[in-house]
Amino acid sequence: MGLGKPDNCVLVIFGGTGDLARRKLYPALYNLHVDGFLPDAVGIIAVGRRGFTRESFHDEIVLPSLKKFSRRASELDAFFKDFADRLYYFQADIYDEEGYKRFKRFLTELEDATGCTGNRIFYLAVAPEHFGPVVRGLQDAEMIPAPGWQRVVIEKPFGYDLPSAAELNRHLRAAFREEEIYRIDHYLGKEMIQNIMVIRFANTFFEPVWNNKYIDNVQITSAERVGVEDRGDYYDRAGALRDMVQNHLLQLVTLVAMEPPASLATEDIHDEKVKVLRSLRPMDEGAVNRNVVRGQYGAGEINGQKVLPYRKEKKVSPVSNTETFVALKLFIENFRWVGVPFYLRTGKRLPAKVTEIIIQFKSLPDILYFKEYGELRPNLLVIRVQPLEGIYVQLNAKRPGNNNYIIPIRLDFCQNCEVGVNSPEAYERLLYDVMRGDPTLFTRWDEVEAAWRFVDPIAAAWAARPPLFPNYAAGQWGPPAAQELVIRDGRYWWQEHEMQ
Ligand SMILES: NC(=O)C1=CN([C@@H]2O[C@H](COP(=O)(O)OP(=O)(O)OC[C@H]3O[C@@H](n4cnc5c(N)ncnc54)[C@H](OP(=O)(O)O)[C@@H]3O)[C@@H](O)[C@H]2O)C=CC1
Ligand SMILES: O=C1O[C@H](COP(=O)(O)O)[C@@H](O)[C@H](O)[C@H]1O
Repeated sequence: MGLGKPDNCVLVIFGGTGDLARRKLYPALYNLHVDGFLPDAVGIIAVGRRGFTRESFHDEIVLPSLKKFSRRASELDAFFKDFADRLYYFQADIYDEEGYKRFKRFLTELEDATGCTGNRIFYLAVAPEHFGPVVRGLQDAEMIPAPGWQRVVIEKPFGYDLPSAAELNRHLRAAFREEEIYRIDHYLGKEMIQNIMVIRFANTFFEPVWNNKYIDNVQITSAERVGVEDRGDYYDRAGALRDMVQNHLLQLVTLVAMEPPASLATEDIHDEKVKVLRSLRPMDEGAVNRNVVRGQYGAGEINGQKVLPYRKEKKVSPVSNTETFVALKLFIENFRWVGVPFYLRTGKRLPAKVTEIIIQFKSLPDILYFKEYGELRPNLLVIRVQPLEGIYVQLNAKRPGNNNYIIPIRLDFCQNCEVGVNSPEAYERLLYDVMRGDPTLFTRWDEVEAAWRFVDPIAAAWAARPPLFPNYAAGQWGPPAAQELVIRDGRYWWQEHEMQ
């Protein structure tokens, strides 16, 4: 970060008492405060239904959230009071017209008192069905257009499919210009994801070999140990395809596969990303059956503890057919990538919490070095997104000693293993960028649209063919078909193989 202080503004968080606000938004805002990256004059107003005073909101919602989730929790004594001076609570129901009128008075008085100059950010941290009504309420009460600049931040999921996403977009565009709409994909705020373009386009090593002549396949894994936790009502309607693949995983594909943009300007980057999404080979029902695997966890063990099957999780249907795991193979039909499979995999209740991108290079012909020289492995570039942040390159080298035995070695850079490195959370960077007015790390509408175009036929093919769930035990790497997907191509999931 360190790009200076944003303009003075007010940040209104609809859903300011909810899980997302407590887990991510307050810790991120507090960390920005500690680091001096909040505007000089800023009012942060949480809107919720429940009755809190300003003080009880600080004590019962914000402080516990910072103690639990902030990476700077040890500095609360020094910084909390100042931070809390910028935090307000407003009780209102999203569906109460009078509430918006009262809120407008509250907002304008606060802007006058704090010098926030009419710049307004509306963060919709509420369930998606409330997005449209909130925007209409703000319009009807004439809080938008704002006297200064205005921005709206939309949480995922952005729609349930292409038609619902398009409808939501129409609602938003009735009140905001495209460049005022910040569609959050928090993976784009992660340190190593921001690093992908730098690794690719600032290193002579990689760009010349970054194509189908030298790359054999790309593997992207985003695995979680947790189950659905308290979000069963949302997750049971969404599933892993909509929750993770449509957004986070396809965004990672765009960053790995895009052409160098004409400049680092937001539109140039988005233009290249959307071209990748538009080049994805669409899947018909046959292709879905061959190339996409879905799974749902049954009972099993995580970290030696027995855990419930998905169908017994809170707020989940006991006969649910929602997938908690997806593995798929996709192809990008352009000159750079034709013929290179991209294997994607994500799921809950898997053996590890890990997100990694692995680029496997093609092997050299075994003319000089054969099997008897050792196990010759393909070169890999591994981008570690979390929990470790860094990259390593796997090479073949001679084992020290008087023989020609070859072993794999790693050139390893671990960013968060360095003493003193404490990477900012994704939401810190994203909130900072909203306040600065930089939408580069957010998704533009045409990206969302193209991603749904790819995902909708998969969901439709699944809907036509009920699954046999559960099909993996919690604590396994998904169902056996996920292994077969790569094994039948003569490959294996590297990340798993490396962990054995
Ligand atoms: N939680 C997470 O980790 C993530 C969440 N998201 C998305 O963020 C959004 C919020 O999720 P989450 O925080 O988990 O949801 P929660 O159910 O925890 O919180 C919902 C919030 O909305 C408020 N609310 C609900 N109905 C009304 C109403 N009629 N009027 C006013 N306020 C209302 C609640 O206020 P009150 O408490 O007063 O009832 C509460 O603050 C969703 O779109 C979700 O998909 C996205 C990624 C991750
Ligand atoms: O958006 C989401 O992401 C989280 C995983 O995020 P991470 O930063 O911990 O990798 C996932 O648990 C959640 O279901 C999904 O909505």
